[in-house]
Amino acid sequence: MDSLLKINTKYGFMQPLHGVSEKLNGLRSTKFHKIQRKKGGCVNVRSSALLELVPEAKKETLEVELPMYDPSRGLVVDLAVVGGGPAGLAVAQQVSEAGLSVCSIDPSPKLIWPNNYGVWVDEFEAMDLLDCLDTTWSGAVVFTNEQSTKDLGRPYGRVNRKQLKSKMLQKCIANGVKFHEAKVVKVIHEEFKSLLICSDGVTIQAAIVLDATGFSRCLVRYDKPYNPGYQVAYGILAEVEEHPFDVDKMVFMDWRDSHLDNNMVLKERNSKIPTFLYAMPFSSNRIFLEETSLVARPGLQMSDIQERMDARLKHLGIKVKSIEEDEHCVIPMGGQLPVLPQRVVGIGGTAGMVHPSTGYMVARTLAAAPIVAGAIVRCLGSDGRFRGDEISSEVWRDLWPIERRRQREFFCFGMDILLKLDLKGTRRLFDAFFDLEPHYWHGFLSSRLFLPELILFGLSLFSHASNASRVEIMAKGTPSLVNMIGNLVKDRD
Ligand SMILES: CC(C)=CCC/C(C)=C/C=C/C(C)=C/C=C/C(C)=C/C=C/C=C(C)/C=C/C=C(C)/C=C/C=C(\C)CCC=C(C)C
Repeated sequence: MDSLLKINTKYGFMQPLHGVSEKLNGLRSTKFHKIQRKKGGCVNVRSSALLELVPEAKKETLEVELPMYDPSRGLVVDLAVVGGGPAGLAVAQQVSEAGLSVCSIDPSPKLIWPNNYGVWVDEFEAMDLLDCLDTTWSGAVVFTNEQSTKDLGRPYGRVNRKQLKSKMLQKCIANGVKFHEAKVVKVIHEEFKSLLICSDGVTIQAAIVLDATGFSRCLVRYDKPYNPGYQVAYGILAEVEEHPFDVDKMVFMDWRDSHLDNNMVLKERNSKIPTFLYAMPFSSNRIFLEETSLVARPGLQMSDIQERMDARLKHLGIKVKSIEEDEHCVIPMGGQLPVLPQRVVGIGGTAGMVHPSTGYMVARTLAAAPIVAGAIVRCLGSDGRFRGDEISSEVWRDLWPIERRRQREFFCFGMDILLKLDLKGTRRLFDAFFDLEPHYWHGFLSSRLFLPELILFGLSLFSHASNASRVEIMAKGTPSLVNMIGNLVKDRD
């Protein structure tokens, strides 16, 4: 899940990442945290209110010397990558590895990414990135309700953002990538090159431009109304007196709601649009806790999520002693793909790559980086002189081939169903989902199933579902199913 429209207090409260400036359905919390500083940057515990423990905002940067782009030379680079998140750096690294010239443009290229990325270990193993996980759990657990717990025997890990970014930057530096510290404000296209006008007045010329700016959708164009669902989450990395979770397993989803028994207003709200707890226990007294709304339209208010989290932690007997960092996430899910093809190429959030049913993106994007890089190298590294729009057509075709577009259509269908389910319906769906053969649920979450298998997945889920769930899926899902079939028929290569 990278390049999130993530609002993180570490970087100044309510400062969206990657230049995102749009206001999202009034999602922004109006509540400002009280900050209590203590020597050494930690916080004092003065009251039991969770939000009073939020630490001071600090920006963490990497100690690295970046070779800077020299505008006075007026060179036309092969590739300009706008945005220095995982997706952008991965492509910069791979294109430069093939000997092409690359300029990476980002307003804060040394800043450590603020996002707490979680991934399935097998996804990172397949990309030879195991050294970029700082903690792994041998499995995960899902609480669908007070009585039912599912043990997922699939190892999970937390990404070491510092290590991942350092590793990518080091490789970029070794391959000769140049960096420019600015925002891109405008792009002008000519037949064989594009001109990027930056916020500091510098113009960078490039044969091809990659927009990796996340949800700011800085340069990539959309031509259809944008109506995504929103995943909204509030998370804290905290020192606690104790917590009730097994440190060998991460808590993937906790849908229990008994913590709201004494607050019928909250309980009622939660039964209509439910939130769950996602937790990574690092030790018996250090834990990452995130209250999450999987998807809603419009998205839940951050203050609502925080209130639910507060009630949950009290009920679980989790006394927070101090908070190392907190995060506010707002992730648009689903919605229309950008115009395909178009002159600027994209990757990550800007290119519609968030999983519409889960909100995950980091592993899928990192896995797509070689595809984007491969297409760029194929065109620019060959003898033939490709025009700019010919190159970008090739890249978009490889990034969103028909199978991937169909897969996404199915995931959007899944999201549409999730949007219509209340707490009871959500529990029933996940009861069936996690009872599926691992091949199906692993494949669904990791975008490894394509349409023929997704149909089998759907049928299998239907056969595992309770009668109530089947009736609900058919009653609430039929319009979305018809819509999906219509879109699949319309979108033929
Ligand atoms: C970034 C950060 C740090 C953070 C953020 C926040 C968070 C923590 C997040 C988290 C998240 C999560 C955990 C997520 C998860 C998700 C999931 C699991 C999901 C899943 C989903 C599923 C689904 C949607 C499913 C669906 C299904 C269906 C739709 C089916 C149907 C069936 C039928 C209708 C039958 C027949 C059909 C055919 C054949 C098509």
